[in-house]
Amino acid sequence: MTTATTTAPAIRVRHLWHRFGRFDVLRDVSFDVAHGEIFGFIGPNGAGKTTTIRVMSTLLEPLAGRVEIDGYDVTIDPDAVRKIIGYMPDHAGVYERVTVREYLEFFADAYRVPTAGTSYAVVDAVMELTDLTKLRDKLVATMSKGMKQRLQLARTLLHDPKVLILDEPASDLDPRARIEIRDLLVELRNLGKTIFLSSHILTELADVCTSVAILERGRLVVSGPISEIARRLEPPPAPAPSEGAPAVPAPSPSEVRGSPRPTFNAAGGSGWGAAAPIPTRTVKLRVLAPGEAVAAALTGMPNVHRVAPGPAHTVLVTYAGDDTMVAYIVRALVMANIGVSGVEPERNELERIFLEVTKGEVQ
Ligand SMILES: Nc1ncnc2c1ncn2[C@@H]1O[C@H](COP(=O)(O)OP(=O)(O)OP(=O)(O)O)[C@@H](O)[C@H]1O
Repeated sequence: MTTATTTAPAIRVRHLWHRFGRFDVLRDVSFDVAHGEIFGFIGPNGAGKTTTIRVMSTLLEPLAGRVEIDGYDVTIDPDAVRKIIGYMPDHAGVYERVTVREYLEFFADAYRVPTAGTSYAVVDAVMELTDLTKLRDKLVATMSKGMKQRLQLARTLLHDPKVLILDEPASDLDPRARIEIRDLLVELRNLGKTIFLSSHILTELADVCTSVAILERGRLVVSGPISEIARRLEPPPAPAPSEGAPAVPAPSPSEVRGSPRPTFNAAGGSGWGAAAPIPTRTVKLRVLAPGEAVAAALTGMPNVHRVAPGPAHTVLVTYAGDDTMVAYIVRALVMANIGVSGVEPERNELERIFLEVTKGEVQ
């Protein structure tokens, strides 16, 4: 019997190993999930996400290592863990020949949730929360995939778990159903739940997760708050252009990263083809002028490496530096009488992190 302490993280994974046959599918995986997080567990197919989740959910004994949920060890105290987790497996089936309400009442009984006789107030509350009240008398078999997924999520909430462990909750869903599930997860987080969810689709997580762990071939590549990881991967700050003089001599060829992408023919842009010593980022600008004008305005600005056409009438500016550099770029454009109506990273933070820390290996 383990004792949960209030200081324990919601989930603690330490030196987790697992092997199927002679194949190591988890190799020394360690990370923490703080209370109240929406935590994304990301990795390509076969990386070991489901295996980790099955250990967390007390369904699989690890070969070595330790997993605790709210301080309870999953191997030593599985019953305590089961009371505090709500686990939704990937591709789980639902009973089809019952109504939504009957389905939830069945699981409320199975979980021994107090139901106040036959009133099943808890089922009403969960249907309300998951927006299933209108569908209460609908036959499960006739529901859409998104609604069935929502029903499964409702099922995991019946015993009011503190920690939700959801394996690919948005896979196979259309964009609308995905957005609806995502909104529901945010609502659940606001109710104080910790949510751990896995995915191999980055974009379905980027908006909701506060922290992530990235797994590749059974090994943890990186974990922690997205903002902190992004900061760690940040290129060194670029020297700021001097006040009032945003356009200064062009970067030397050795400062410039080559690109197969077409670039605007900017004066001073010769030599755009050598390798860069400092990491670069790209910002997507929506501007009220032709791309050539942007290229001309930014020509010679230190650490601006490339100006190229972007999607949907945007301009992609590649630079070395942090957000301060973006501010300098925008200022240079405004000073050249070019209106800037939008500024966004070419990739969102999570995509950038993922591409930077993974090698694209699968097992
Ligand atoms: N019961 C099992 N017996 C043998 N090998 C298994 C078993 N379960 C999983 N594996 C293998 O372990 C590796 C990790 O599988 P796992 O399902 O944990 O990955 P995953 O990251 O969840 O992938 P996906 O995104 O495809 O679900 C894979 O190579 C898989 O084939």
